[in-house]
Amino acid sequence: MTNQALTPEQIQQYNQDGYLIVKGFLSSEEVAKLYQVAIDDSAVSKNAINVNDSTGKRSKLSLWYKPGDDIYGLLTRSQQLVDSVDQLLDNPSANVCHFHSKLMQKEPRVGGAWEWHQDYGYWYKNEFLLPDQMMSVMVAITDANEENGCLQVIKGSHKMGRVEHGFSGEQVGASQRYVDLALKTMERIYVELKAGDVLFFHSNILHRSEANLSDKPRWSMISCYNRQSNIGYNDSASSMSSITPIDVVPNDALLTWETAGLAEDGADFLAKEADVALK
Ligand SMILES: O=C(O)CCC(=O)C(=O)O
Ligand SMILES: [Fe+2]
Repeated sequence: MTNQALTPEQIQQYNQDGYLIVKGFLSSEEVAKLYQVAIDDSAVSKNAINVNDSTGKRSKLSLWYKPGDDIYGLLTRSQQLVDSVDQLLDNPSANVCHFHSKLMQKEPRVGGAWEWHQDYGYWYKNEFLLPDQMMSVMVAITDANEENGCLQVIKGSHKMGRVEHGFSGEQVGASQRYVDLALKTMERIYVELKAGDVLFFHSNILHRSEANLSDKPRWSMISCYNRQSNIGYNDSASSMSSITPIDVVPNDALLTWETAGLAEDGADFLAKEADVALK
């Protein structure tokens, strides 16, 4: 893991564009361990939820609220990741908390598309009031590129504020009218990442991804962070992890600590039926 604070230029870039890519955030050894666990850990596959896109292509995701002592929990709780998030979220006087994390598995030729949306389009339904205090962090576990359905963002669209969302097939999507209008003046970026790169993105940035039509998987972990000062009044997660300060661990924990499996009783996995806004 890198061991550096974000620079003022990086912070400014995040505020301006609504996203920031940090290349080589994780070492290849760290990535290899994450990949292996995603394949081996039965809690991940047992708790996987299938989400269909509008054409019936299926994405697999596992979502949990409480970051534990498994390798994904240690990554989410690592000093480097939490400090970076702390530098980017509004209201530095409040602690950084973990809302939820998900492992996104887009299998070759199977993994489906995600409609244009803002993550805050969902989280607003959980009655969080302050979008500048929420963000998502995508960690590439495999390379992600245009061929295997990498994330696309509309640069600067976080400045539009929240856009209306409605159901589109099984997914919740942003108003097409507002997406079309945004694309008249704002640039669509294909966020191509190498395994180990990290993307920080604002809760109000419009993003989507295409189905994976290639013969390579596209796997990533997305961790979503919140400030303790931003209460989700309708946050259904029993653990209230979204307003519980993160128990931060040293960066080397990922490689040096004895890790548990993604504990099924501890991690508080999402069952699809349980959630207000799908996630
Ligand atoms: O992994 C992707 O392609 C997008 C997923 C996403 O945006 C989400 O789950 O909120
Ligand atoms: Fe999203």
